[in-house]
Formats: sequence, structure tokens, C-alpha cells
Amino acid sequence: MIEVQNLTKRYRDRVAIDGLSFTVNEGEILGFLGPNGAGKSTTMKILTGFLPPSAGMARVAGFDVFEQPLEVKRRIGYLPETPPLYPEMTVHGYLKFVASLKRLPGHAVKAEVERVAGLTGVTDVLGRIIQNLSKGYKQRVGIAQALLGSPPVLILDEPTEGLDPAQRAEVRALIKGLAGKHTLILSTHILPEVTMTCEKVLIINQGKMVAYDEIRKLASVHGQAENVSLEEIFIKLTAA
Ligand SMILES: Nc1ncnc2c1ncn2[C@@H]1O[C@H](COP(=O)(O)OP(=O)(O)OP(=O)(O)O)[C@@H](O)[C@H]1O
Repeated sequence: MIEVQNLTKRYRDRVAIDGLSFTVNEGEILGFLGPNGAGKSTTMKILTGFLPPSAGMARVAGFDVFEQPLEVKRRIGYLPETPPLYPEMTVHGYLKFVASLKRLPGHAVKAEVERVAGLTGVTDVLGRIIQNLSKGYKQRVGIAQALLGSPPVLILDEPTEGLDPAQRAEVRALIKGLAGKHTLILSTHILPEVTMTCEKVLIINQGKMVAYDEIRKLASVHGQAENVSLEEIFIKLTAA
């Protein structure tokens, strides 16, 4: 569903990502990890058609992200690092607005807004102005807009950022429930979250891939002990 080959992005003389190659099969959740500045957001922005790559190729659902960006955008729900909210709108007004941008048929909008509001736990705040919501609720609204229209591919950049532990557990359960029906890339700094949610993990450091495997296999390749944690593997691989 997602195919990336030799993807490279330079910002002037700074190489943000360097020759990344990976695939995500339909229905899989890929945990995407790396220290601050490793290039995760840059990769996600390229996959969602917000940034052009400097070299390499990325395809989503068979469409080239650079040559057919509209086809790609139609199939992707994206939660950027900073959720793209309009603070002066109500949650309901905002979700209706995003539904119209996504060209959802008018007759389906009401039910779809109710569906994603229910999934993300924002039904009770639908009438409130976004700027008055807590950070956690704003984050949920960001996830809700990504789910509108039930796109086959979801790219979530730190979806549990700013949530309290109970909300985090709820969002984790929600994400887990999306597997199978959607193909997901999930970026997070909370490593136990990846262990609980994803089968496969991709770790990058300074723009380069340092690990890409099923989590249970990583432990046997990179750890001496069988019960080595993802955190230990991450620290070992990104220490450079
Ligand atoms: N618009 C830009 N212009 C110049 N350099 C940039 C730009 N955006 C990102 N970078 C640089 O590219 C590198 C990768 O940044 P990116 O935001 O992709 O990292 P990240 O892994 O998402 O980090 P974080 O975990 O802190 O969000 C960093 O060195 C960053 O400073």
C-alpha cells in the first residue's frame, strides 16, 4: 500500500532524509521511530504530498506522491505534528468543513462527523469552540479530521502527544482497532506504545534507516537478551 524507494530530502545543504526504502502492506501498522530531528516528519510530509522529495520515489495505493498528488491525498488521512485546526470554529463546524474539503457527499456528512466524533471521544464537545478545548481534546479533533471519509491510509505524526495516560490508552486502542481496515504509519516517541500497537518498526537516525523489521525479530537481532526492550534497542541504534 505504501512503497518508498531511495527517498532523499535536502533542505539546502542539510540532508534531512537519506536514501530511505521501505514498504507497508495493506492493513499493517508501521511504527516510525527516531530521535528529534531524525527526519520522521519530513518523510511523512513527502508521503502525504506536502513536500517534494529531492530524489527517490514514494507511492501510495499505487499512485506516485509527486506525479499524482491528488489521487494520493484522496486516499490518505493525515495528522501532522501540529493538528491543522481553525481555533475560532466549533468542533462540529470544523469537522463539517474538513468533510466538505474531502468532498464527502452532502447527505453523508452528518453521519460521518458523528461516526468519527464517537470514535475519538469528542461527541460531547462538538458544540464548543476549538480554541477553548484542552490540548488533549484538540489532539482528538485532529485525529477525527484524519479519519473523516475513512481513507485507506492513515499517517499519524505523534497522535498521542499532549494526551493524559487514560486518553493515551483510549487512542492506542482506537489505533489498534484501525489495523486491518486501514494501513497506518504511526510516529511516536513513546516506545511502549509502538510495542503495544505495531507489528513492524522502522527506526531512523540522522535521516538514515538503522532498523526495519518486525519488533519480535529486532529483539533477537539487536539484543543479547531475549526480553530486551524496544527502548534499549532504540538507544543502542540511535546513540551515534
Ligand atoms: N523547512 C526546513 N528547512 C530546513 N531544515 C529543515 C526544515 N524542516 C526540517 N528541517 C531539518 O531536517 C531535519 C529533520 O527534521 P524532521 O522535522 O523531519 O525531524 P523529526 O524526526 O520529525 O523530529 P521531531 O521528532 O523533533 O519532530 C532536522 O535537522 C531539521 O532541522
